[in-house]
Amino acid sequence: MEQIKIKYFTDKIDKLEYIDGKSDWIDLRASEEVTLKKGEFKLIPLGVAMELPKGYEAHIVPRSSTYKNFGLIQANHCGIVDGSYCGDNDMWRMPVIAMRDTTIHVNDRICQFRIMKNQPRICFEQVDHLEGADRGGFGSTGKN
Ligand SMILES: O=c1ccn([C@H]2C[C@H](O)[C@@H](COP(=O)(O)OP(=O)(O)OP(=O)(O)O)O2)c(=O)[nH]1
Repeated sequence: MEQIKIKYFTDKIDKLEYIDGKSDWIDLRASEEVTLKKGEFKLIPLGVAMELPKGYEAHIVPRSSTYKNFGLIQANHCGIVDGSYCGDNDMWRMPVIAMRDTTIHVNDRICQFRIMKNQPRICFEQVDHLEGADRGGFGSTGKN
């Protein structure tokens, strides 16, 4: 079991819940009411800051129902929360683009996250040629 230190910026949202046996993704909630016009971009405050376990980052994606319920697209497609984003003011936010006029209310569940282990340390070794079998470049397979 991994422990996450969490700070709530408001008592108007439900506490985050890890539901055993359902999904290991954890829903996140809007901590303020946000109204957007069609085509508008805003950051939706999620009302939490966390200190992730050492060696982990978090990935935030929309819920499957987010577009249907709110007409929102997540502007960065997948939000990456670095382990270093762990200070007292490091509130998580969801960048969104509204595809229609919409209002998100306090405590609405709008996205979800999971923690992921950081990738191993890497370094780049520049070479003139690669030894791997050539696949023919982008989009060259799967055509009939
Ligand atoms: O959907 C997101 C994506 C990021 N973050 C926070 C956590 C992350 O650690 C920090 C910075 O994100 P990132 O490094 O992806 O953004 P950047 O555009 O490179 O900005 P920065 O200069 O702050 O690194 O913003 C969120 O709250 N929500």
